[in-house]
Amino acid sequence: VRRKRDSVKKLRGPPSPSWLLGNELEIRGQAEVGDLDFAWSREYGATFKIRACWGNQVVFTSDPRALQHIFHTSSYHYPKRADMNQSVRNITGRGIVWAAGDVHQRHRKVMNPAFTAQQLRAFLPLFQSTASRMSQKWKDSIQAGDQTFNVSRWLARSTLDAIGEAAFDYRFGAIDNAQSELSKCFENLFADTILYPPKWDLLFKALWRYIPPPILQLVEYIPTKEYRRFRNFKALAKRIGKELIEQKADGAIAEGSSRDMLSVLGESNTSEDPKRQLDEDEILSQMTTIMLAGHETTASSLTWLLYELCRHPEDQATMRDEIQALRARLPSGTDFTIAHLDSLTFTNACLKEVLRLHPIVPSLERTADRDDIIPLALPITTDDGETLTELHVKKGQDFSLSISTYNRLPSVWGDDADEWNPRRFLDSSREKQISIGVYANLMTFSAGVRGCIGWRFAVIELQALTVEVIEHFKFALPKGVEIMRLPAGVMVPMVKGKMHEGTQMPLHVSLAEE
Ligand code: HEM
Repeated sequence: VRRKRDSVKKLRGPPSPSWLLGNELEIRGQAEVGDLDFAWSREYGATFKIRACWGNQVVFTSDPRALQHIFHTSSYHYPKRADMNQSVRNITGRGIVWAAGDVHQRHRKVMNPAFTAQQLRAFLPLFQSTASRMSQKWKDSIQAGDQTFNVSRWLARSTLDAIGEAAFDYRFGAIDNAQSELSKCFENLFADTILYPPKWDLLFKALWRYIPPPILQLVEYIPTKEYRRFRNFKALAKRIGKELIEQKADGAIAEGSSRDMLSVLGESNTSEDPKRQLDEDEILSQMTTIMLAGHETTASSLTWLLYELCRHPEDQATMRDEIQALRARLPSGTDFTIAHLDSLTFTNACLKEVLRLHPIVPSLERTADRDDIIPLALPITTDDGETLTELHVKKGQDFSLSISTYNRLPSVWGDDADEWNPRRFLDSSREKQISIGVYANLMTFSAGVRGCIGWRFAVIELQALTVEVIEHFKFALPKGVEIMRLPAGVMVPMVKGKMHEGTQMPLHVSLAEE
């Protein structure tokens, strides 16, 4: 009998400091997102082997062809790891991010009509009015003498209000009230829960895949801070979701567009077609998912954009000039349209560049559900000197797929891939690359059947917010403040030496001369 080949044994990789914890403690304990990923990729190439807890071997890759194979070509054959998925369930319940296989297909079918390009373009005026309400608050603060704000908190309040109105026709009131129940529940949610986990939790979670689901679900009741904060968030979001559904049924919420998310979800509850049905708990979980995925991500990306623009004031000025020049060409009082926003070449290049350099979700975990051969664009050399152009893997093989490393591959982005350089997106002579991501060929929104459903929503919202704040304000890093990119599952900003203060991006904000 021919034994099946398994290339994983032959892969090189960093030494594992412990059998019990493998490289897991180093990875989760990195001072900043990507430190180890980038160093290891430089040493071992785009594909190598790391160790997880209990001696488990994980293939780490940022290889473009491998990512294309795993996310696109293989459709549902690389499901999320069972333990990671339970963590998702702890936060958002049985929504679309948690759902797998056929169940995921059903969720996606229900949700797709709320995310068509046409539907999302119609949200632009809403994004603009939300941005301008926030900017008015900033002007008031500056006039009152307060010039240093935690912009990440403000942006999260603004995007929370926008998702509330866009998805549910409902104003959470987060811009007007910093104490709103939902915004308070989001504060430091990831920093308090996923950042720097204790060893017991790493070892415990690595065993989750062996626990039958009905028993595993009980982990959400573990009485420590991580589990409690997620439980409280989920309970609050579902309670709000239920109230919104009831208000809609009573006619208290105006009929918006017939395809808005709440209507789409409402239809799924009464649909005759089993492929388009969601039960009540799935609907509430979906609303919880949208409340979370639909605002923090966009707000964080913009936070990092403002940070980079502080570090590159000349780019900040170029962007402002571009926006103000367009404004000067329009009759006064007219708002920018989607076509106007898309015409801001330099501004859009900066948006792509920040999504490249600071992907909010830095990596994704997957498992092969069958034996497979994975093609590689960047061949690797094994310990015994063999060159591999493909990987033979066995069913059950775990993968760590590094978005942040792919987004910085010199072979894809050029030799200056580690640096901020928006002009790379203006260079039309760049070679054609293996097609992966939905936007600018980045992996930031993931890809394939489980790629981000909200990427267009995010891009339009980012454009609207960026234009509003850069047109009216100037940003600078306060003296002595060093910002860090903390690995809290998602990437969060904190101030070096002030981590006890939690997630923040304090920037000095002043009025731009009109
Ligand atoms: C810059 C902003 C955003 C980034 C970087 C981002 C990134 C991602 C990534 C990496 C995934 C894949 C997660 C996984 O496989 O576990 C994802 C999925 C998802 N995102 Fe986004 N996202 C953004 C904005 C949004 C917005 C605005 C919405 C909703 C309005 C949204 C809704 C979702 C949903 C529902 C999924 C699950 C899709 C599925 O499993 O089918 N995202 N996003």
